[in-house]
Amino acid sequence: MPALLDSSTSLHTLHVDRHVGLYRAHMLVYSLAILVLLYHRTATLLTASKNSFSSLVIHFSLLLADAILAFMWACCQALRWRPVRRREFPHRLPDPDLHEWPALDVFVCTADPRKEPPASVASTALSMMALDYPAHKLSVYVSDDGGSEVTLFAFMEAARFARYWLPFCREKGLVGRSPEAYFASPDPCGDSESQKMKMMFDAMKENVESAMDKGCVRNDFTASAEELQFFEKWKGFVRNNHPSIIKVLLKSDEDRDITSTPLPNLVYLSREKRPSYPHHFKAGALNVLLRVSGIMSNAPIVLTVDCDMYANDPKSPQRALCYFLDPSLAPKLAFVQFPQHFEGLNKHDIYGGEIRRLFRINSYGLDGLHGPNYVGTNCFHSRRALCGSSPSSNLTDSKAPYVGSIGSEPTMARVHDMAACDYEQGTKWGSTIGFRYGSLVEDYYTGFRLHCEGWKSVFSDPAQPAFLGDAPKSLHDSLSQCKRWVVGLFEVAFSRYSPLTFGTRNASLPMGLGYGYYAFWGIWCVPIITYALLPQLALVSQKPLFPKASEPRIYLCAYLFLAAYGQDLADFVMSGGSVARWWSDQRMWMIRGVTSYLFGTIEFALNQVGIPSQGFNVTNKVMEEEQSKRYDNGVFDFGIASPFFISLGTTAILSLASFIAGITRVAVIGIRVFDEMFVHLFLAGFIAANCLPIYEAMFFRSDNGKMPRNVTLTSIFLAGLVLYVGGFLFNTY
Ligand SMILES: O=c1ccn([C@@H]2O[C@H](COP(=O)(O)OP(=O)(O)O[C@H]3O[C@H](CO)[C@@H](O)[C@H](O)[C@H]3O)[C@@H](O)[C@H]2O)c(=O)[nH]1
Ligand SMILES: [Mn+2]
Repeated sequence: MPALLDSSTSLHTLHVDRHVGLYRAHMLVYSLAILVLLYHRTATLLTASKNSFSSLVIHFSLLLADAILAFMWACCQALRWRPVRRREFPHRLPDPDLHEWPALDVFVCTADPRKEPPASVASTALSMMALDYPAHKLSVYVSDDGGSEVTLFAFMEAARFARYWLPFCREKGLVGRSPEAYFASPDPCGDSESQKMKMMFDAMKENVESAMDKGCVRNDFTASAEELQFFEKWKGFVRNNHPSIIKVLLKSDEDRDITSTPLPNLVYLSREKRPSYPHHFKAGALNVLLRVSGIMSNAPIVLTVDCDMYANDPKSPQRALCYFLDPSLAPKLAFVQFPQHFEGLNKHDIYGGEIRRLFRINSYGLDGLHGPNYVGTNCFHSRRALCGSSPSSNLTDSKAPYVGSIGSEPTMARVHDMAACDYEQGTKWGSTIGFRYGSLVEDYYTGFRLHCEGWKSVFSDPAQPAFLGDAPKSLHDSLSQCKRWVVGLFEVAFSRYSPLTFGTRNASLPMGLGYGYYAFWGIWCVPIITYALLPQLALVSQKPLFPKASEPRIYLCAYLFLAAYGQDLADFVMSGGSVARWWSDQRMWMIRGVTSYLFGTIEFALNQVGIPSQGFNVTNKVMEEEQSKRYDNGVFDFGIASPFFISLGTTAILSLASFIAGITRVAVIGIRVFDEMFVHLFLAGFIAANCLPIYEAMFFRSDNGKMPRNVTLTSIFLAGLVLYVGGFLFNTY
């Protein structure tokens, strides 16, 4: 298709960020400033080490903290080297009636019916079935790692509801096609037809919810006799110990909606689980889906989505096709990633749930190198890339595997075999084929390995978010999620596939650094904790660690601090974020430093010495009403006695105490102290300002989301202890 290369007919364009010159100049200046700082730190350490052991400890900690900050800064520069933005022109695609579009298989994963309500999962699947794509080329597969009969029941209901819902979406031209999201939106269409649809959807939801309450599917539901018989399989069924269950719910060559238009295929699958076989969490589930769909529909393009990420633009597959149908790009293209956008975040996004840097800003940066990382959802993959071919292999030389009629007996026998838990033994699944095993962040790891094999990827970020999902709306959930990521990222960082070694060799230097920025995420805890403790202890003991306000060297400190924060703010705002959300984001960075990053690092270290942890703890997608009200009002939610909050409370109290002690001394002794301790006062004050919601939760709130009394008391006690020990340390400084 040479015509596609012509600029007026090209399917997509790419623009390099017009500020790259500025970024690179700043990179140079800032790196010099870092070198000067590290030189000073080293020189001080050398003289300090002669003074006393405590000086040695203190200055070594500071050097280590700054060296880690410098390392992370250096990795981050790869992401700023060449940020790009792309645009697609789906209207220029060849007509699907005249030109064959590749088929599309959609994978929806769910893992726990209590944390991921089956009716919502079904809603997500309905939004995928309603994608604007030829129905005979579209198949939706749902993997249920929760092994829940209620989830299957929800999908049976959804298959019935789809006959009405899909024509309704087409007729109304809906953009967001999840029924749950549509009927919850402030302005769903009010006409009688919409009301009828809503009633139908509510009835379906009620059926599913009451099945959920009962814990099983009984005769009093709408299911047919044949369907009910299917549920007999769940007798004596344990979640982590059961045979595979696969049911074809809709077949596109037989099933029609109420306007006689074909429906897409819909398949429910719960793979076999046995306690003695590792199941590799989500990566394992996706690999079963890859194999099973390879037999049933074998679409060359595979879309993976989390159960809470619904389609918010029915034309997103067309956008992906703009890349997959470009002959100059296609042979090496492994995936097209759309960002994770979240709905229902509160105004200032107090838990930084947007994760803008990770999901958007950095992706523009990686896209200018070999392509964005895979983030687990909203991603269109080339099946060829996942199935172990290499980018240099000929596009047509992959053998077409057996594809059977989707529900036929031989097909069903084959797919049951492929969903068995011993199927992968002795195969390359998880090592060089499919989604890769060995990390809790299977998405990051799989994308990274593909890039190392020479594959490329593309980031598409259209103005209308292609997918929308839920971010954790409780602080504890958000911190636990981040802790899981930290552990998973370390698993890659310290493996033989470390981005810094394997990545820089096999992908490229900047790609290796860019991936390294993520892999070593957890080590942020070292500088964050150092700066949350040492300057405060020094302030209380009146022993300055930093230059005086009147010394010229203060300019170096000021530049390093202000430029880093300023650039972070600029990136955030230029990518469309608000200043208030940036403030929340930087606060969450500090909060994670003393919680997720710290505990994730500890958990990883314990795993290394053979102490196992809980693995993939699925993020909760349901919330109590009172809790969500607090969230909507932007009020921090503590409420439970978690080690996270003790660590957080201790550092918050420490900064407040030292700030008060410092200010009091300035008031009593005078401006000389201010000059001498300026940096310390600033740091303690800055952290305390960030901690205002924590103090409020500790001392001024009485609702259920307040800091539990015993957490507050423990934090005060621990802060006291740290001050006491710090007193000794600085006494001999
Ligand atoms: O054993 C498991 C565990 C999880 N999941 C599914 O994986 C998805 C993501 O799980 P969630 O608990 O929502 O994790 P998050 O941390 O919110 O997810 C982010 O991080 C994960 C890696 O840690 C990626 O897989 C996700 O795509 C990415 O959105 C959900 O649909 C789950 O149902 C499974 O299918 N099997
Ligand atoms: Mn999630």
